[in-house]
Amino acid sequence: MEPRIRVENVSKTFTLHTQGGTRLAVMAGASLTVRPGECVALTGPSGAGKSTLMRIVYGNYRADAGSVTVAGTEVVNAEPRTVLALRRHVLGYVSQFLRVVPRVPTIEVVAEPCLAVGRCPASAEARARALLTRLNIPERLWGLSPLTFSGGEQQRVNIARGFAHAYPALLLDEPTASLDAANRAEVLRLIAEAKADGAAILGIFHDAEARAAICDRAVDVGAFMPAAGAATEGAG
Ligand SMILES: Nc1ncnc2c1ncn2[C@@H]1O[C@H](COP(=O)(O)OP(=O)(O)OP(=O)(O)O)[C@@H](O)[C@H]1O
Repeated sequence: MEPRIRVENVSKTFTLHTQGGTRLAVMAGASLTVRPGECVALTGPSGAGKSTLMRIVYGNYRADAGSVTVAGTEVVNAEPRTVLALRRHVLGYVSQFLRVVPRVPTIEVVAEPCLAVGRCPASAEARARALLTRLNIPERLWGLSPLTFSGGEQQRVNIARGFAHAYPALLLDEPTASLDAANRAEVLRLIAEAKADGAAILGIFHDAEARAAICDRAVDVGAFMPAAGAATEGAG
């Protein structure tokens, strides 16, 4: 089966404009693939570039060289509208923190990705209700904005939103961090269901048990760190 996420020879150097234009080479020759139904973990020491690579795949950071394709769409140097369409229909991202518009009720926050892909309101809301129930968000909170929720509640709303639409490709940044055992098990079930539906999943899982339970293999991002000495180039 063709990979659904393909990263080929990606390199990234940050230019620190506020620090004399210092250039920091953080990644060179990064390559990986994720096939439909597969869950691949990004591993490697702190600072190796796991988050950076996820952001490059999502189109938040631009790679300096190389190629990233998601379901055949090139992400590096893509037009913003191409990236937005990809994110709406194909590529989901469960980040560590919930970012929402103030005053929008939780049920709408979770239903929104389904509405955005044209699902009817009743079915989008049914999906949102089912996910909020599974993730143990009490129904009395569904009509309120999640902005005042506890950290753990916000994280579960974020996960519910991320899994509402059955994205063909999914990026997960620490989806089980700081969840209690029951909710953690539920999130692992959601990931397993997405895999069974054919989603290609790329994730960062510091939770080693979760990684062992759900990931088919790991890619060590440490292998893509530029050689020592190349890490900091001169200003310019
Ligand atoms: N926006 C940025 N500007 C400048 N440097 C950055 C930026 N984002 C990341 N870096 C640098 O890139 C390197 C990789 O960072 P990254 O956050 O991707 O690592 P990580 O493997 O996810 O680490 P951790 O496990 O600690 O979260 C670090 O040296 C970091 O300082």
